[in-house]
Amino acid sequence: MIEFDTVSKSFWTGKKRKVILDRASFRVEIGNSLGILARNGTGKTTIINMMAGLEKPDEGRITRTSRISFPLGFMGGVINKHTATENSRYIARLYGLDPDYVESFCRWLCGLDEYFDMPLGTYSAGMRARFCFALMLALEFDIYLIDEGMPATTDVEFNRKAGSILRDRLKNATIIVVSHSAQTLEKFCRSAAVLKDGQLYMFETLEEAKRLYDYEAHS
Ligand SMILES: Nc1ncnc2c1ncn2[C@@H]1O[C@H](COP(=O)(O)OP(=O)(O)OP(=O)(O)O)[C@@H](O)[C@H]1O
Repeated sequence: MIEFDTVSKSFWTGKKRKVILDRASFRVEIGNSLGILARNGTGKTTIINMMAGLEKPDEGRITRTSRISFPLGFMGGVINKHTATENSRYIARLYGLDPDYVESFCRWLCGLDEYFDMPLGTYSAGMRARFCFALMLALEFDIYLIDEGMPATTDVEFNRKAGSILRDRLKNATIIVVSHSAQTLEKFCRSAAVLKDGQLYMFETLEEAKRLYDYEAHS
């Protein structure tokens, strides 16, 4: 479970205060995957980062009672001067997992060949994305956080392998996806919410959420 209790978050832009959440309260239970619809720039990444614990609220409380992933595609947890072998073994220890398993899983999934033993700083953006994505799939979570759908890499073989592992994982896991597009949410979610004016409006179905979202777009 993850719960926001009267959470506020805003940024000072130098001219005005940009409000992301204004004393918002909501709860996501295990087993009830949630899609959040929000326009670009309204705070999708900020909310996902707050759920992950990467960003703190200004006020209010966020309670997590499950294993919550870092946002899918997040690349902040790895160290550039270290190799993929070193990074994967280090992260495995942090999560209390078997380093041999996490290293071999990532080595198999990434297809980086000899680069797996080179520092991440020598990787292309696509290679880094593949490694970070593989690392997340090597760890098991109760709730997966996804910002704007699947991070697409151009490596067809990787996308096929990673996509099938993720689909399998999602059969038992709960996911929270934020997106500006209802189409992205359709694939994953049972219930849906709309982020608007600092509040998260929760709905039983995506159809209901879309009605508010579309109404806003045309009003
Ligand atoms: N550290 C910060 N300082 C000031 N403003 C910020 C900061 N982080 C985010 N913002 C602003 O807060 C708003 C929400 O940002 P966020 O990245 O969460 O939006 P988003 O909905 O994910 O956007 P996009 O769809 O464009 O990725 C934006 O206007 C952004 O400029």
